[in-house]
Amino acid sequence: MRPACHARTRPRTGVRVPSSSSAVNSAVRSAHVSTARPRNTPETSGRHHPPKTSLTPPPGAGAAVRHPDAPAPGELLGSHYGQCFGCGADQAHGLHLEIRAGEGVDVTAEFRVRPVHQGAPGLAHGGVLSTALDETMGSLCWLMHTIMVTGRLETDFVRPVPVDTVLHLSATASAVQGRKVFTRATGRIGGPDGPVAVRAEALFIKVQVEHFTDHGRDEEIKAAMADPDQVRRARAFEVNP
Ligand SMILES: CCCCCCCCCCCC(=O)SCCNC(=O)CCNC(=O)[C@H](O)C(C)(C)COP(=O)(O)OP(=O)(O)OC[C@H]1O[C@@H](n2cnc3c(N)ncnc32)[C@H](O)[C@@H]1OP(=O)(O)O
Repeated sequence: MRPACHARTRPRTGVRVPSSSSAVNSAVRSAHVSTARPRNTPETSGRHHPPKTSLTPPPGAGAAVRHPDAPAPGELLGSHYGQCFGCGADQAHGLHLEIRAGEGVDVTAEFRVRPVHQGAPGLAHGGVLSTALDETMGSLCWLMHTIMVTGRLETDFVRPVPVDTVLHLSATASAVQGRKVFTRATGRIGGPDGPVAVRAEALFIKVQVEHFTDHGRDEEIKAAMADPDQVRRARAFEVNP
């Protein structure tokens, strides 16, 4: 993850990244979210979220809204970070997911299981399949123009997935409540309408760019500062007032 990185030394109320077309800095305004620091500190790491119901949108939740500047239906989203294990082209052992925008707040993707993804002999590792679902759901952020991270993810493994299988993934954002984005995804084999092999529900939490710049390792953050392509990708999440 290499978002707008020199924010590390700036106040948390604003993050600046270089313009993709000039050296002039431009403000990146993520969706309006709490500026509170993540509370997964040692003091609070024992906190308990309701396990099952937390993935079900509560009665007051609203519909997820497609951003007016979201990629057009069918458009390839591209990678948010070249080294991402899920979608990065530069990540040799990654999943190399190619994800396309849907018509609503939904996406589709394909993932070919390679030998490096095995768990049991000749079969995909379950954690890898969960990652494919996670990445596909995470990419819904492109459609909402919000930055979010996985808070909770639950996967059902319905059928084994052999090596060389193409997993046809689809994901949708079902509801939003405050910073919480409720999503679900399926992975089908044998074609986009084939039987479901894996499915998942997840709760994503909206964060600000500082989530990454504050917590990411310095060398990757610094590399992002020097990479105009990465800055351009981060700017794609800009939310205009
Ligand atoms: C630039 C390009 C980028 C592009 C980004 C694209 C990335 C895609 C990558 C794929 C996705 C990933 O793998 S992301 C990587 C894996 N995920 C992570 O590393 C996240 C690690 N966790 C954290 O940093 C933190 O726990 C957060 C940010 C998730 C939440 O901390 P926080 O900011 O302090 O918020 P907090 O107040 O605790 O929670 C806000 C609300 O969410 C609820 N909530 C929070 N966590 C949970 C949970 N696990 N289960 C149930 N509910 C939860 C709370 O009850 C609360 O509800 P209420 O009181 O409001 O009702």
